[in-house]
Amino acid sequence: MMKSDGTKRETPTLHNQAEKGQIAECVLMPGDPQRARFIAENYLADARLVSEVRGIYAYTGSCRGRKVSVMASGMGAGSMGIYSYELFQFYGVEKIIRVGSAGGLSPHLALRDIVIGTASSTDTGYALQYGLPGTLAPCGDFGLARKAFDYAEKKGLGCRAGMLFSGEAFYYEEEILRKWAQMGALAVEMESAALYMNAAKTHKKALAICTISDLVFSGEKCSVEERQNSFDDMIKMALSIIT
Ligand SMILES: O=P(O)(O)O[C@H]1O[C@H](CO)[C@@H](O)[C@H]1O
Ligand SMILES: O=c1cc[nH]c(=O)[nH]1
Repeated sequence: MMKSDGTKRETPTLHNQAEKGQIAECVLMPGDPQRARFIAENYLADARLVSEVRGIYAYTGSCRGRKVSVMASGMGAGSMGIYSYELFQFYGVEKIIRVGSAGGLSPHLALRDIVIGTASSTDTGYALQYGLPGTLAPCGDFGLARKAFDYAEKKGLGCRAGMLFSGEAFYYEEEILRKWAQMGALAVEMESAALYMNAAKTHKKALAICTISDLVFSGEKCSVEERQNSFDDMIKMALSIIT
């Protein structure tokens, strides 16, 4: 994109029509655009839609006097990769909290429990772009994770902190997910690894917190409507650690 004086500018981007100052330093990122709208309408004061390119809604408002944005990531590493990279690199965003849903792999989890992703293993090739001479370990920010865990303890929430498996696919053969469960993955989702890698690359902070929407090995699940419109404990937790 070119400014009127002919110099190059980075915002708006191909994927985000907001101007730089229209996005807050802290962003909540659900995968689902409808969840982004739900959060904006129910938790932010004076929320304004600042981008809707490709139906990926981004809103900016405030919470407890602090400017906060909420923007959907879409599904998968590629989609999260684009939006979070642009937020960190071009919009001056310092912290992104993924507020996602995930499938429970650990027998210690129940529906609607929250998992704080301190680490994120993946089968995606997202790290290949860095040409590293080894295997990168994508990690959530420790300070944010500690605040999130303290919040859960204070509120008495069902919550565990540990490894997520951030998959390329949604429909896995069960034996694959059993192997990840045996290696200690608490839950499966699809975006935390790309988010953590972009945070590492840009020296910013990120954390994925996920509500368990289904239990992979028993088949129990929350309804589509609940996945879209609820998960209030997780949203309050995310807002508490950035405001
Ligand atoms: O509910 P969200 O945040 O989209 O997260 C999970 O749900 C989607 C799959 O249904 C994937 O994006 C997965 O990571
Ligand atoms: O990626 C995901 C998200 C929720 N539930 C799953 O089983 N997988």
